[in-house]
Amino acid sequence: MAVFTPLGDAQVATFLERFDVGAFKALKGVAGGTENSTFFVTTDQRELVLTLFEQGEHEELPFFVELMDYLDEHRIPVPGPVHDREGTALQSLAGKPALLFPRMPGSHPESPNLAQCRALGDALGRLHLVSQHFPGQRPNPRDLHWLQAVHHKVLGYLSPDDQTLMKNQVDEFEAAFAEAGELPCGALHGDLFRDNTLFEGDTLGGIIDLYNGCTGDLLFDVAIVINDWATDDDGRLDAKRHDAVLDAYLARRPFTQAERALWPAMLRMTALRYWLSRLLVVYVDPPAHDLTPHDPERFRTILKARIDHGALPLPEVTTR
Ligand SMILES: Nc1ncnc2c1ncn2[C@@H]1O[C@H](COP(=O)(O)OP(=O)(O)O)[C@@H](O)[C@H]1O
Ligand SMILES: N[C@@H](CCOP(=O)(O)O)C(=O)O
Repeated sequence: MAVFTPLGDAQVATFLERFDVGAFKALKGVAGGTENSTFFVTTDQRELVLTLFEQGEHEELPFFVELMDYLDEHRIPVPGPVHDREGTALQSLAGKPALLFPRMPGSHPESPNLAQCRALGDALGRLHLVSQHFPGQRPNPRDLHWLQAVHHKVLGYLSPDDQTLMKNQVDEFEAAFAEAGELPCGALHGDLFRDNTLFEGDTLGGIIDLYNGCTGDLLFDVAIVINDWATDDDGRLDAKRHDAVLDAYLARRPFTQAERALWPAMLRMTALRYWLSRLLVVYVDPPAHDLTPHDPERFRTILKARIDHGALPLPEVTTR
């Protein structure tokens, strides 16, 4: 479930009056989602999404609004928040911070085809081209410093072999990052899984859920995408999907030498990032709501596969 704060029709109808979006017709709670209350809202003019922010860092919401506004202005397919007649996006409803969005078309691709992988790679490449000039700052909260600082919290819940695996990998990342030097930076989506995209057929309808958005190494985003979009059930990379995403991405933004050198370690690091964050949810900081946590084992399997089989060769670059 993902309606933690119920809303009534009259309440939403009154809320909509401050926007130029037409008159209220219907309200429907959205079942998906894990953190916020999400509603589909229909007016006599358009389809909208209303989000109430239930948890997390509310003081960071202005950053997310600024990021979504910026990407929307640069024609990246994200839902640009609807601003009210006074120009304000961030509102309050039922005592919670609230944002209104255009409803993007499509559904989440469970098993993306190659055209969808190319569309996603292209969109992420374009996103990273413009995001290097984004003026906002929110240091990546799940970067190497975070791994170093918090991985000890879960060690006691792991087998001796997994403890060694986790500690050794964190040490290896430290050495690899120190050797790699400067990487291209900009704003990141930070969590670009398949279920944060919407597709209508092969067309990317939207990239949603930018609440892990931050600024940092662009390569971090690319590695998250490959680990989710181009990985088989056994954790191994699927060469066709891998090449489809990266062909399209690299045509927009070729990797630097430092990125190429760090790529295998970044694939492992982002796998460990999710292994760790999911372990923290299961053992250390369970969610307030009764939700089934994501399976940490999936990312342990991916990490092991990246260690055992390495990265695949990066496609040759043909820039657009
Ligand atoms: N702008 C949007 N357009 C269409 N559907 C959306 C939009 N925003 C959210 N959704 C739908 O609502 C669901 C939950 O939204 P999400 O932001 O992922 O919530 P949570 O942060 O709680 O996981 C998504 O999986 C998607 O189906
Ligand atoms: N999509 C993630 C959850 C978001 O990560 P978090 O670090 O903000 O908890 C997942 O699949 O685990």
